[in-house]
Amino acid sequence: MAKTPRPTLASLDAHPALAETASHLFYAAALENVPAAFLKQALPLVCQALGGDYLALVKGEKGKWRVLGASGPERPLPTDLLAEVLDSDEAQLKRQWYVTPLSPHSGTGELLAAYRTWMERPEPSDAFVTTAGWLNAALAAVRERERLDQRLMRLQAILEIAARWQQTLEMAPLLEQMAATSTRLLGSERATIFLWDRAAKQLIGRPALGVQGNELRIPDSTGIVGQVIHSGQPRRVDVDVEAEQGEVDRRVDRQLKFHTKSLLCVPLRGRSGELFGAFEVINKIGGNFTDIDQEALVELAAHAAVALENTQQVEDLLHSRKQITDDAAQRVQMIGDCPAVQALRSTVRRVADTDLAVLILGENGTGKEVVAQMIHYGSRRRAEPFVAVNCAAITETLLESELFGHEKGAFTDAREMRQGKFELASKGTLFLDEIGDMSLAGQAKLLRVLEEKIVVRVGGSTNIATNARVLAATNQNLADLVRQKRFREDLYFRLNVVTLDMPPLRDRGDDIVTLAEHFLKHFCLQARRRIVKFTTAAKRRLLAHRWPGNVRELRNLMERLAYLAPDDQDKLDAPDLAFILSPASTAANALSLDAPLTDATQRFQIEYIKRHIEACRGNMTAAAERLGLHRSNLYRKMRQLEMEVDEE
Ligand SMILES: Nc1ncnc2c1ncn2[C@@H]1O[C@H](COP(=O)(O)OP(=O)(O)OP(=O)(O)O)[C@@H](O)[C@H]1O
Repeated sequence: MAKTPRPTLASLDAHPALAETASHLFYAAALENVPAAFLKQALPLVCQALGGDYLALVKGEKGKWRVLGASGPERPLPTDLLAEVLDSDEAQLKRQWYVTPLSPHSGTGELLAAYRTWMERPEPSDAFVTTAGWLNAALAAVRERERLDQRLMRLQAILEIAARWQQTLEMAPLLEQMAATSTRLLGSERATIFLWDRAAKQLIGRPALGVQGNELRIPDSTGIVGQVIHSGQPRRVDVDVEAEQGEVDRRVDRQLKFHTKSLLCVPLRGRSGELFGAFEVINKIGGNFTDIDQEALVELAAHAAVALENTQQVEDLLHSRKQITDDAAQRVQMIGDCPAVQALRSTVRRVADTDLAVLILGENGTGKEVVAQMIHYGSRRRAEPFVAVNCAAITETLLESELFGHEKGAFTDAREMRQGKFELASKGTLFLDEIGDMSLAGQAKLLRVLEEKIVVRVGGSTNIATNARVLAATNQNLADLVRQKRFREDLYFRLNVVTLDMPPLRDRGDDIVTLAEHFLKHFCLQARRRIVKFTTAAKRRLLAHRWPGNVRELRNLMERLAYLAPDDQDKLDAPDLAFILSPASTAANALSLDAPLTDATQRFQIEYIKRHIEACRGNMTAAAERLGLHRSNLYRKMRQLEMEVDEE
């Protein structure tokens, strides 16, 4: 066997006959950026120039020889000679085979092997080594361009993912986009993202083509993905590597009706570094996954993990928001079956999912706000805010800032910018309660906003669009107020596209019992006591009572019953109701008979309000509820009675 001196890249001058081959080689290299395609053109050129019958570029990997490209009719490789050249890193000739390292001392393990049926000269040809050097240089240029191309593609794909993430708020489409992008980027047949359900010790793989629900569930100890999850390290399985192929879980293949030949899997880690899944690409087209692929997938997985975490958070938020909305919608219900309530319910159903303005009229505590909420939750705005404003409770000077917001420093107390109710309810519903109490100046501003659908914060100049649906309510006769010029006619017509009249409690017939039972059950549950029921006599007693219009009052009485009825009692009879249905007289008895009626009434009212506030331990909202009043009306009443008012 002849040994050659270490081959060097000779100049073209030394081999003028090969100059044309060299120029073709570099021309092909300039046009190609896929090494396999380049070799397909380059190897026949080299083979022909050297007068060979067969030429192969081979790579020694894990004790096997892989042919990267070849020219001429295939023949068995001289594996012993290849091994010797690999060890010696020197060109060698053996019978008709001539083998040289493609790039000596590079450690790439790539050898160029040529076979010739006849040998002109027995010693190794300098021309062969020189041509191998040119091939190496040209191939290196192609590979470098491929690397840069791949890097560019990878960066584009990552940008694509990041951009899509911003728009994709749902998990399933996001996973599908990621799988599609990585499949394209890494030249694989498939990709799957596994999310780890630690509690269930399962890996949930999506997308899983061919599996019902596009979702694959496997134990977290299974196969290569299981190993990645537990070691936190990337894993690669190459084509035909028997020992490692044994690690591929073929049960998963069977489920997916797919045959895994090669595989690359990297862990997915959250922002705080915890492992929450794995990203897997399967079957590299035309070979094995490379170090570059692994590097790309690791990079991709880092971005994917952030996107997945964010989407998960958004999904969780949307889910809990939906749950909260559903809960709230379920809690808002109009109890009762009397014809007036049935008609009301049917109108509410018809107007709910429109954007019509609705004016709700009715006495205090008849359920105007309940109806407004039913309209909101029955509309497509249900997941957006329902914002209620009591126009009577806000002083005229504050009304504008309350409704439209204010900029920082707009007035003395405006220490921070504050959004107004119109902005807060922008996609939802704005309920303007006690609209009849709004000043004429306030009405003018409200009308402008309703017409232009634009608000400007107090002290600001930016137009802020608002799409809030406005529902208004009042216990006053608005038409009368219009006649008295205390309410703008144009605003009246704008708010009053549909009118809903709330029936007073006294006109609701048997609904009184239905409502009483409903509230009693509600408060028994709240008080965590056994549920009490009315006897027939008690129901008759309830119906015989002269109820005012106010449902709130009935509700408050039922609250007292639920808390005051003895614990061991599960039936309430007529006498049990006597103490709440007969007018309280203690305060009145305590009054002397020498005061004029107006003074006595005033004293009674003061005493009565005081007792309720005491009973509620100073909680004004609760005290107002008990008194059948709105909190703001209670304050107004107290000021009128010259009582001390502790306003926050
Ligand atoms: N039909 C009904 N079904 C269930 N609850 C009702 C009904 N009507 C009124 N209520 C209850 O009565 C109370 C008063 O209702 P709401 O606040 O909606 O009345 P309102 O007419 O808006 O009162 P106000 O005039 O004081 O603003 C609430 O606790 C509400 O839950």
